[in-house]
Amino acid sequence: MNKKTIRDVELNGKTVFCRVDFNVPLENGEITDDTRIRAALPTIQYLSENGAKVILASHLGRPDGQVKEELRLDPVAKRLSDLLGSAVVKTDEVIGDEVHTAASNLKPGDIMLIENVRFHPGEKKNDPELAKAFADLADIYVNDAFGAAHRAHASTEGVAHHIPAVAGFLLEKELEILGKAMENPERPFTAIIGGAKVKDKIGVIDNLLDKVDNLIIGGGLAYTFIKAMGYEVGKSLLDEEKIDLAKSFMEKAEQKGVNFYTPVDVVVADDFSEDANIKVVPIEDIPSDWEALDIGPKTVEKYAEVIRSSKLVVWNGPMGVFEKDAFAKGTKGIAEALANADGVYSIIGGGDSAAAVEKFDLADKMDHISTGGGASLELMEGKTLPGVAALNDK
Ligand SMILES: Nc1ncnc2c1ncn2[C@@H]1O[C@H](COP(=O)(O)OP(=O)(O)O)[C@@H](O)[C@H]1O
Ligand SMILES: O=C(OP(=O)(O)O)[C@H](O)COP(=O)(O)O
Repeated sequence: MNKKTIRDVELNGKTVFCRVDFNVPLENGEITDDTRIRAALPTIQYLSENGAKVILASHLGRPDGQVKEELRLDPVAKRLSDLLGSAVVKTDEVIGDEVHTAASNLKPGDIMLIENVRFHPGEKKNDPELAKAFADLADIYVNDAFGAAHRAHASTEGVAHHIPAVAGFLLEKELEILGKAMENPERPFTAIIGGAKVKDKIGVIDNLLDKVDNLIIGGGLAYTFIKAMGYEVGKSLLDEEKIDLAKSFMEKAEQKGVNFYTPVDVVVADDFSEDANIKVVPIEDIPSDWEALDIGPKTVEKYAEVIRSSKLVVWNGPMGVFEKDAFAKGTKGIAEALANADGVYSIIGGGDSAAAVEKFDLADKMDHISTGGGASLELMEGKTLPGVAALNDK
């Protein structure tokens, strides 16, 4: 990597503003998967052990510039303290007097965490004043938030223009592993795209079609394609505005000789709950007032076959609402196929996808679990990540 890292700067006695991605899944205020927190520990411990005063910053969810009580970082601070075995000071503000006082009370080695940066309207706008205010807290900026490195926000990009700015170990490791896999990808190369961030993910498909041999679509993303094929999708997740785009991607795939796979059967429910009525239907028969929440068994079998015939598989986004057991079979089936496929290099990307393979106890059977979903997809597309570009060159 041609960017400076925390190994390249003097840390002793310095205050460091370190952006991490602690955007972890929560259920009733409890963290259900702490992969992203654990992944940032090597950097945090290195900073602390080398005498830095550490100010951590992260987003959680998408609160849209407003304070949302359920998205405060208190459970994250608590889990981080437990993992580190030492207390972490947490502020209730993103910036302002409380943060300045807490920062000025830090001693070398101490660690504090400011409140969810997306509570501040300036964060997502990359507001120069907020970026400067973050920079004014510290001597050095460290970016270890690989999962948010595709966002040009105040704490991921703007702040880096004011003080020396370097990468943390997680960011460095992710760029190294993903860069190596993408440099000269082993073929057949298969990408599996699912999840719920339809707007974000549909955008990457265009460029991916120039790179992959097989493209598999699942999760909430699938229904815009199924609709584009002329079928009704009932109450399933759908991005009406992207139907034509979805159609054009399927045409592009055909022209380029890329095998494009969409579900052939799905699990539908008449309500978004565990005790809803549930059935498996072919995609031609999704009832108008039902919602498709998982891929069906025939689809799993087909996708597993494609996985087994591949050499490199990059998977981003669950195949269904895996958090509920009734809709977890598709995601589990794909995770098992990947875990058991011989000679296939597997890269899993994304907070929820990582949580899914953890939940099924298959994480150690994957070759690389990336903490970034959108970020890894944009890297694979060949894009420069703004959070990386803003760091100091070696
Ligand atoms: N068919 C579906 N309908 C609605 N939501 C879905 C569907 N399939 C998957 N999801 C949801 O997608 C979410 C993950 O999406 P996303 O954030 O895009 O993935 P990742 O974090 O891995 O990048 C999960 O919470 C899952 O419940
Ligand atoms: O969860 C994240 O992305 P991912 O779902 O693509 O892995 C990152 O924390 C970025 O979050 P964002 O997509 O709300 O900017």
